[in-house]
Amino acid sequence: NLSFNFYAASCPPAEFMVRNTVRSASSVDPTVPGKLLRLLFHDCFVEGCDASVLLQGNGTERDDPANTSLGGFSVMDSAKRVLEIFCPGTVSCADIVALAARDAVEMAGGPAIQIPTGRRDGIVSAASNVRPNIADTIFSVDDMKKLFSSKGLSLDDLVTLSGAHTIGAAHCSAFNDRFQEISNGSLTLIDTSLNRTYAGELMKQCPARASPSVTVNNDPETSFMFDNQYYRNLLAHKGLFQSDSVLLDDNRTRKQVVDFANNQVGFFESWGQSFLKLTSIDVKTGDEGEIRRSCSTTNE
Ligand code: HEM
Ligand SMILES: [Ca+2]
Ligand SMILES: [Ca+2]
Repeated sequence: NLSFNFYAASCPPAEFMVRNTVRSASSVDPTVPGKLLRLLFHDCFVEGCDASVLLQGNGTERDDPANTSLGGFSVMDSAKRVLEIFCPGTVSCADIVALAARDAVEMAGGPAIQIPTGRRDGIVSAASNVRPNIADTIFSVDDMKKLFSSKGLSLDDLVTLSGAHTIGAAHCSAFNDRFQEISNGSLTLIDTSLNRTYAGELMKQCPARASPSVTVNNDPETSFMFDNQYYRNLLAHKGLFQSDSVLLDDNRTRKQVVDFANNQVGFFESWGQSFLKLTSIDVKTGDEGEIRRSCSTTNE
């Protein structure tokens, strides 16, 4: 089982070292917190929270197109490098992923959360496992409910954890199915659940022939602040992904969206609980898996 302060005896400064690495990386590059938070989601939903998402090579999770826009790998490597100097072979990459995401949220202004540690690193990482376990933006509330419940997460957890989209950014391809090209380079809105002014801004930032590297902030108002603005955006019909907008349109999720839009404290409290569940999905403990020496390869 996981436990609080798992490294108290074996590596007392472990959490402090991860935090410092996240802090210095975020101060150089403000896009780091969003990347670290999404990395955790994509790790925990595929093979559990076991750092399978960090393994490099042909046919690994990182190799799947759904994961090519992930980032934050170099932050994981720096944290691991420091930890291997002070506590060789002791701190798992899986714990580093979870702790770094936790710290990223706090550094962006979100709630401070204590999370248990003791996760072990997985050996398996297969690209074919990614698509069946990661939500797509075209998912309905039912699709997402099914996926989340297969991970032990509820509809409440879905609404709460979607609040992660209060920070970070997205590539145009992640939402341009909400528009349609009508003539050379000119777009029109086909998804009427979107605010027209907001849709106009998005079409300007992501014209039909936009470079594939262009990104747009998930939260048009406070993109670097972890706050409840995501839910306010939903009420204003400014959810970036279709999978965000549907949370307002569905009777089962609307009330919680309205509550969080009006009550940041309530959102932060729920976040703490749902984040704890997210970071505990299918964890490997005891003598399962291994403690990797390098986060991008298994020890063999
Ligand atoms: C439930 C359904 C979800 C869908 C369909 C979804 C989809 C997406 C997509 C398409 C992107 C843009 C990726 C890109 O183009 O670079 C994105 C970004 C992001 N997602 Fe989600 N997501 C979901 C849930 C979550 C959850 C549960 C979390 C974390 C708890 C999360 C955290 C993030 C973050 C932080 C970003 C910004 C990444 C960055 O700045 O690089 N998402 N999501
Ligand atoms: Ca994993
Ligand atoms: Ca925000």
